[in-house]
Amino acid sequence: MSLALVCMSHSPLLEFNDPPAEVKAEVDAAFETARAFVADYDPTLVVSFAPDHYNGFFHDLMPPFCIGFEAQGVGDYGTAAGPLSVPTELAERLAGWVAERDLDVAISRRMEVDHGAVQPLEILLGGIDTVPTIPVFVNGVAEPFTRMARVRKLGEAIGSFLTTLEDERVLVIGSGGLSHDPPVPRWATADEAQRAMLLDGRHPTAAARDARQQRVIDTGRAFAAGTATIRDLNPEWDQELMRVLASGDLSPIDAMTPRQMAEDAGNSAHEVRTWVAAYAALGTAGPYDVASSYYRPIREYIAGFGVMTARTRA
Ligand SMILES: O=C(O)/C=C/c1cccc(O)c1O
Ligand SMILES: [Fe+2]
Repeated sequence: MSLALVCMSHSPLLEFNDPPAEVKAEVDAAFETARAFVADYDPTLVVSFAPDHYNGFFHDLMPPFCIGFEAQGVGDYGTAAGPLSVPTELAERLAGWVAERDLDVAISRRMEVDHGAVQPLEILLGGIDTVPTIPVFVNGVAEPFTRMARVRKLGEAIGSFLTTLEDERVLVIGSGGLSHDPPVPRWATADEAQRAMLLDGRHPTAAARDARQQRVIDTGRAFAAGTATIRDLNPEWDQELMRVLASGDLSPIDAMTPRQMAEDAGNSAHEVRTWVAAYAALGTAGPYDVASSYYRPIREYIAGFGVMTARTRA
């Protein structure tokens, strides 16, 4: 039983900010390569590991991981709103399998997902309901964070389930930055209004959503102009992590600590947890080969921007 993988940075600024034309062309080419990889594999099932940015999960109840039995896009930053095509019965079986392996994972029968989950589905598969998709939320913004070894174990548990699905061609997706520090509020430093949003800011008014998004768009522009105060991107950190993921031996990742990750690569570098889970899942099907790998630090997108495809060795 083989598996395929795409891991990619997402950025809601793809449609709002413009890097130099040659950089934009590179990113488009990397997406085209990934799309062709996916089309050639022709998946019958997708497992999407994605973070959330206080659109679906809030501090009123923040699990480290959650498997969606039903899910819908919230439509932030112009991404698709509405239901994903979730194979509920299969998602239920997956959650049971994971629970039996001593991992305590939340479930949701009404998961709401944002650009973190939706953007890769749109870019790679042309929409949020074109291929049956089980969404797996991996917390990448709210402290406290689980140890990285736990993320790897989650990926392995999910991968071991996927390898039992003889009749499926399963694509695992990991969505999120590499190094980046977008202005997503954090509880420890948030003011009163921000804390209200972080606590239970579901379904904001259009005006509130616009204001929040405009702040991020403006920060991306200021970052590119050299006037933003957010933490810089860290291409060395990003490329070393991509090297480890490609190597097939993920054990060095267990030593990464949340505090050091934030210090080295910004507060949203925790989104790489999705890549680790996805690669750990892929590894359960045996040795794998990276088919394509793109990287460029792109300040306009506030992202160490990477796109990787990989597949179980034939
Ligand atoms: O506005 C948000 O919630 C997040 C923005 C953002 C910006 C850049 C890279 C990312 O991964 C993001 O989620
Ligand atoms: Fe993000």
